[in-house]
Amino acid sequence: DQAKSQQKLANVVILATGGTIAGAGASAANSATYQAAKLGVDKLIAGVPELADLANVRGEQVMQIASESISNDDLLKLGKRVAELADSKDVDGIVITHGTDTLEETAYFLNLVEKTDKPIVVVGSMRPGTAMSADGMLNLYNAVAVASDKQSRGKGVLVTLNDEIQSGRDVSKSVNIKTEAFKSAWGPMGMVVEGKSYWFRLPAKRHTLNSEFDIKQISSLPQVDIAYGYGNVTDTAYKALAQNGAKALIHAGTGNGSVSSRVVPALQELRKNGVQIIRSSHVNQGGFVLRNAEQPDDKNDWVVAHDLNPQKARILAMVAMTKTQDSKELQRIFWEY
Ligand SMILES: NC(=O)CC[C@H](N)C(=O)O
Repeated sequence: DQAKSQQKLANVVILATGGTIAGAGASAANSATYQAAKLGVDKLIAGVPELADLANVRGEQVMQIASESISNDDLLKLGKRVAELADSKDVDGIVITHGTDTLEETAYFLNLVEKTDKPIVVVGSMRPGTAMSADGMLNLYNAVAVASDKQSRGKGVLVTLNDEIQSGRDVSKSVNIKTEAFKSAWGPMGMVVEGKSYWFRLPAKRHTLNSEFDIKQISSLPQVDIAYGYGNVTDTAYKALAQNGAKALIHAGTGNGSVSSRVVPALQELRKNGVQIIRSSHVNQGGFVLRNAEQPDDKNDWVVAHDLNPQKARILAMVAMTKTQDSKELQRIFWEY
């Protein structure tokens, strides 16, 4: 009987990468002071016995780090393992446990390069499992619920925190400390309550099966860096990053992605020397940068990131530049993804 009911359940693989969801503090009062990436995936799974009611779950430790230290090579390693599992007939869904600091980058990366309609759910937590009101257990339970649900197929890479199902493209860590940290300018796609998903929206942008990018064809990612706009800014950081080998620079601009008059000449010069210049906005609740507004992008041959925040713009630029060095193609890609 047990064997029969196990057969009916979906097979979900949990790929663990570290973060606070695998963190541990000295006392239950330590909600913010703790070490990330301490617990192994087997302990995470053992900590939520109710996962067995949702799916046949098994775990793999892909890495064990705090997510601010994730490298491009780590992204490729994780992406390639996800693709292998997605190709496997006995895998129905994949959950990735991840630190929250760069969770939005990894989720967007996978959303662009994984050629599958199987659910891929990235999950983290804001408090370590040792803290009072730890959120990791429920977030993981919700992630496995979403990953084992056939309704989650074909919706792009998903993120589950705070009872919400968010699009991996849109969601961003918008607040720290608080458990309602992950928000999207365009709203969540759904809710997950007591192990059941409730859907309200679909993503409009290209992703996964409908993407022109494929992790299996990517062996390295180009260097793309970010420099920040603010009052009294100089062009030092932009020039230094380019000198250090950046193939594209993301301008984390003020407001509409505006660029200080003290930085414009350096960016025009860098573009002439082959560096792609991509204007985004660092406003907190979701930027919206349009071509030729604030700056003459046609004349400068620059690209705009539209609604992508600087860190997501970096991900898309890296992926796009594995295929093209043409600024018009790059701009097309920034509109479509
Ligand atoms: N809440 C978290 O997961 C943050 C912990 C750590 N800085 C990380 O991103 O891995």
